[in-house]
Amino acid sequence: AKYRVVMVRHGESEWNEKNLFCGWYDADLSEKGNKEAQQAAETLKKFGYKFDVAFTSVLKRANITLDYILDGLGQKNIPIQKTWRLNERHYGGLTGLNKSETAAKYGEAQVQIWRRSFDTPPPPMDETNKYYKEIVCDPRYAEEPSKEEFPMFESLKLTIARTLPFWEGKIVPELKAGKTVLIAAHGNSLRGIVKHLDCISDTDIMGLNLPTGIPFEYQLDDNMKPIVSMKFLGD
Ligand SMILES: CC(=O)Oc1ccccc1S(=O)(=O)Nc1cc2c(c(O)c1O)C(=O)c1ccccc1C2=O
Repeated sequence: AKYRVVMVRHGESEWNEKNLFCGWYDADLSEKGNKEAQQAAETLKKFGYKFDVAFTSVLKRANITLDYILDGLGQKNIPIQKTWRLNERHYGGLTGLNKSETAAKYGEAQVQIWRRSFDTPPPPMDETNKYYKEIVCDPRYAEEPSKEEFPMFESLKLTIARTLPFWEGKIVPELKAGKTVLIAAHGNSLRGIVKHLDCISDTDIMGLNLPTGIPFEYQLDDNMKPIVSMKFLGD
């Protein structure tokens, strides 16, 4: 059997545009990001994709990207599952900082360590962070994650560790039921799925920067091993 899943990283956000660490802050798409999402819809329409179910994070930059795509395909009526487990990596106390603020606060050497590290987390977000309340008290997190699971920071390793249980537990069963699946999510949550599917090393996955707004397809065999791996669908 051949299972098909298409993944797309959301279009550029207003914070990407300003080079701010975004993470769990619920930034909007930039104008460019909107256009990228519309282009993704055109591309998927051209290839004639028909999706049965879609998955996305609880952050609007991914939700709006998904909406543009499903609207463009005329498939807005398919079931959509939103989950915090597909959220972007949580950048902790760096949330909202730009390059110079980060270097000024923590030093260039520490920045370089963080950039190159798979399991060194950023400092935790605490109540002094401007976005603490807005994120921690957001009603969309009322049910989950639990108080114990609610991240205040994430390394890439920790991000992948909370994304994969959703892939295994919620997405794989839909694929096995013969559904064609669409996932609209974020650079680091998609890295987790891709790393798992292609058995990519901790070092190599850090070198993989998925482009915004360009869908890519996996075709998987009965053991969920890729027959077709990360096939980008160009316009
Ligand atoms: C392209 C760019 O300006 O990236 C930014 C944005 C905001 C702050 C620092 C920078 S940077 O130029 O130092 N580059 C830069 C800096 C960083 C990262 C990263 O991937 C990166 O590209 C991380 O993944 C990262 C992850 C976890 C903690 C810190 C960093 C980090 O400090």
